[in-house]
Amino acid sequence: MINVGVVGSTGRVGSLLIDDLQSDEQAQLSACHVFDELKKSVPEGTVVTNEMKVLLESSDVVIDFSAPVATESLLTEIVENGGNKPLVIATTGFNKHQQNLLLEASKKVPILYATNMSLGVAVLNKLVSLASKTLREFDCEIVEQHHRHKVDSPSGTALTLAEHAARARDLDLDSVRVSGRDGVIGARTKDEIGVMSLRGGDIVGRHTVGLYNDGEFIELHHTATSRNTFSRGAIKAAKWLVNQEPGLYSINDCLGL
Ligand SMILES: NC(=O)C1=CN([C@@H]2O[C@H](COP(=O)(O)OP(=O)(O)OC[C@H]3O[C@@H](n4cnc5c(N)ncnc54)[C@H](OP(=O)(O)O)[C@@H]3O)[C@@H](O)[C@H]2O)C=CC1
Ligand SMILES: O=C(O)C1=N[C@H](C(=O)O)C[C@H](O)C1
Repeated sequence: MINVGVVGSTGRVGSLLIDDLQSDEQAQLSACHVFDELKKSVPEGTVVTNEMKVLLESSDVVIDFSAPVATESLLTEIVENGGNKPLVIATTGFNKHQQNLLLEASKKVPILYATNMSLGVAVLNKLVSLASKTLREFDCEIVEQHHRHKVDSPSGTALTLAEHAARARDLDLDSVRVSGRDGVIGARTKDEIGVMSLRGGDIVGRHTVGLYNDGEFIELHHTATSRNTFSRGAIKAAKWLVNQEPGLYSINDCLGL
């Protein structure tokens, strides 16, 4: 059995992850990191802690669906204090410092970082690379829709999709991304990639990548209808990651895409 530690265990996804682990045949919950308190029953013997060090020591692999500051303290435990367990990181909204910390930590332990744990989005990333390159003259615009509670914008998934679209055109995303239009801003520039956010209700997650030209357009949509798609994707990633060498991996590495 693979012992899994969870960061973000009180959260929308973390809580489902704990349930999914209870019915898994190869992985089980060993430890939960809590910021405050865990208002959920967990199997007897599960370590419940507010210390990342203890969480790491109690697990074969850690899955993180939390918040950037929480992930930062998990990564710091690896980089500065000798923590040594594989990490599946699903949290989004990192700043530059946190991104660098992720890279540093991946020199010491295997880390799979994916802004979206679904198979569908992994395939969508591939389709976007192909479409963006092949349809080089088309305007590329991305729209993401999420529930009213989501705190980061644009979504991590939308940014990853935009990275794929930009890279396929040899563009630097930071130079061409537009994430808001208001007022008399002038006509659209040729290379810009719009990445726009909509928030409302209980939308689990919907991403649309559009490629628009005169006379035709195509739109590629992915809709997550259940958060279990993410929690189960992360468990699959964790089972794969425990057998890998230190390094930074993507969900595509795990899925063989
Ligand atoms: N890669 C993927 O496939 C997916 C990624 N996500 C990402 O996962 C993250 C979590 O999403 P979601 O479950 O909806 O969010 P929630 O807000 O429901 O949960 C966040 C969790 O993080 C914990 N947390 C917040 N701050 C801290 C802190 N300082 N220290 C320790 N724990 C903390 C919260 O604890 P408490 O309850 O005590 O505040 C809670 O358990 C987001 O970044 C989201 O974008 C979400 C879905 C899919
Ligand atoms: O916060 C969410 O809910 C989600 N976050 C991830 C993101 O930022 O892309 C993945 C998914 O779309 C749900």
